Amino acid sequence: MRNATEYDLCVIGGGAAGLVAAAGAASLGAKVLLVEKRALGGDCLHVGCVPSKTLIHSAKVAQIIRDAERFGIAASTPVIDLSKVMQRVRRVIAQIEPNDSPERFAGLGVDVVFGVGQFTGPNLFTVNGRQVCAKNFVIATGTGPAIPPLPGVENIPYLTNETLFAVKEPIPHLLVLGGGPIGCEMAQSLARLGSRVTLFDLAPRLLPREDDDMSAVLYQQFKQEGVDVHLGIKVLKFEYANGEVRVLLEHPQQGQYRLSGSHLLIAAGRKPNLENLGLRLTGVELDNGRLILDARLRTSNKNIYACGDVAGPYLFTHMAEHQAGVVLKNALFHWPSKARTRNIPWCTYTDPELARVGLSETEAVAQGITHRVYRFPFADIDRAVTADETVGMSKIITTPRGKLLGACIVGPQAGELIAEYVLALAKGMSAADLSNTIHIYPTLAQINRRVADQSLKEALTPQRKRWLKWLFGLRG
Ligand SMILES: Cc1cc2nc3c(=O)[nH]c(=O)nc-3n(C[C@H](O)[C@H](O)[C@H](O)COP(=O)(O)OP(=O)(O)OC[C@H]3O[C@@H](n4cnc5c(N)ncnc54)[C@H](O)[C@@H]3O)c2cc1C
Ligand SMILES: NC(=O)c1ccc[n+]([C@@H]2O[C@H](COP(=O)([O-])OP(=O)(O)OC[C@H]3O[C@@H](n4cnc5c(N)ncnc54)[C@H](O)[C@@H]3O)[C@@H](O)[C@H]2O)c1
Repeated sequence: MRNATEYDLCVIGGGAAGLVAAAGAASLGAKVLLVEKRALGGDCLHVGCVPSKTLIHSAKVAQIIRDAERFGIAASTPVIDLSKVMQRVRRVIAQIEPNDSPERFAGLGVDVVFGVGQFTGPNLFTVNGRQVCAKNFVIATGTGPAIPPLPGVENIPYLTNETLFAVKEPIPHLLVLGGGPIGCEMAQSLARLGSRVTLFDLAPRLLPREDDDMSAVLYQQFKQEGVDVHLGIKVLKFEYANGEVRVLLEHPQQGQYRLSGSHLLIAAGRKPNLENLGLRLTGVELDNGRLILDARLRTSNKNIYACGDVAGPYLFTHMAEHQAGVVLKNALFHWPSKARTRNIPWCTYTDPELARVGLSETEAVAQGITHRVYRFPFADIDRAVTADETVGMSKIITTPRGKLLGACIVGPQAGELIAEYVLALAKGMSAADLSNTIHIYPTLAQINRRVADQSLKEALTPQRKRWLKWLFGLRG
């Protein structure tokens, strides 16, 4: 194409997925163009992981001040100015931002362009009036908050993750629609930062992707901290009057009732950012608004790939980075590489944290997989006792012969602790392997061994014990 700049790779979207794809390709010698609509860093840096985890930490500090008595220190009511907390959020973003700066990427050899572009042909993209031709394209445009089409929602003011961290005024009473990771993390944080919080979800439990017993630990903690949770409800109507958001709910047993609050946060899932990309000129096919991708993350146009949240199905920064690597192998080197769909780890950063990898108990039952389940409580881990963080447990799912199928931890630092199980699952290990590994005393990580020990203890049946006694002449 005449007048079109030629690239090996054109990456659309400069979030975690796009940045990894662009930097990786440039470092391998490719000529790369990165097109970004707003700011490099995407959701994770600006309105996702970084601000939410920063807010969570401030909230934890407030809670420790409130609860100090149990550590032998006089407790007090923390004086919280939400605008100052949000200032800290912005400071932390600014501190991390240089890693994702256009200058850094230019230094890596990536051409960075800010603007919203469109495909103008199967291998042509136009941005800021400039035509770009590339051997391969990567769609890495992420997702935005999905707003369910509930009656009245179009007439009320609401917050999403895109606006919450810019709030400057106090939030006296926050209503939260959605008990998924965003809803749970933000509900608990805002409650700890002094807001009254009411959360409602149509699902029967918080974090509906998790097992009932793990989710129940979180539910108890929310109740104890004063978060008002309404599960299994249907939203009938939203209204806004006198500066108040009102919502009419229906519960199968409790019938219809109203809740009201000063602010509403909608955290009801995500929708892929695919509008106005000109996809119809590319042969890229969609199913129900989502990209149809093969295992190599290729769309129905073999030169257009996708990675990150827009590709799904696991909407995490670490998955965006993994998928970007898969796309690079396929697009640049034609080295067949498939995106992983099994043993994906994640963590929801509530307090206690809830982390998971591999098969859950619910999935094992639903898939008819013969399995064993072992649990161990934090209350029996000395380090947890010393920190007075004994809420929660670890749970593993194994085959009847002890091979690990999945692990879930709800408790202090679950997101750090699960890493051992991530590796163990990746390497096809058994509970016995964990049990035979020396863990430092006193650490929270000892729970990883202690839960695995349960599987070995079970193997010691009364009959086997009798046999051992006979064999070695034991007298007990
Ligand atoms: C509140 C919240 C908390 C989260 N916490 C965690 C967490 O703790 N851990 C975790 O792993 N994940 C977390 N996530 C998820 C994580 O943020 C995403 O998985 C990650 O950002 C996905 O990266 P991405 O590059 O695919 O998409 P994005 O980060 O969304 O980046 C997409 C980029 O594309 C740009 N773009 C969109 N359309 C166009 C266009 N037409 N042209 C050019 N550019 C475009 C956008 O401006 C954006 O910069 C959280 C998400 C939210 C919302
Ligand atoms: N710690 C983390 O890794 C982290 C944190 C936040 C977000 N994320 C990522 O972002 C994604 C999006 O998070 P999310 O919490 O917005 O979405 P989600 O899809 O995980 O949860 C949305 C919740 O809203 C409820 N819901 C949806 N429509 C509803 C309606 N009409 N009425 C009542 N309830 C309704 C659902 O039942 C569900 O529980 C997550 O899936 C996750 O991948 C990750």
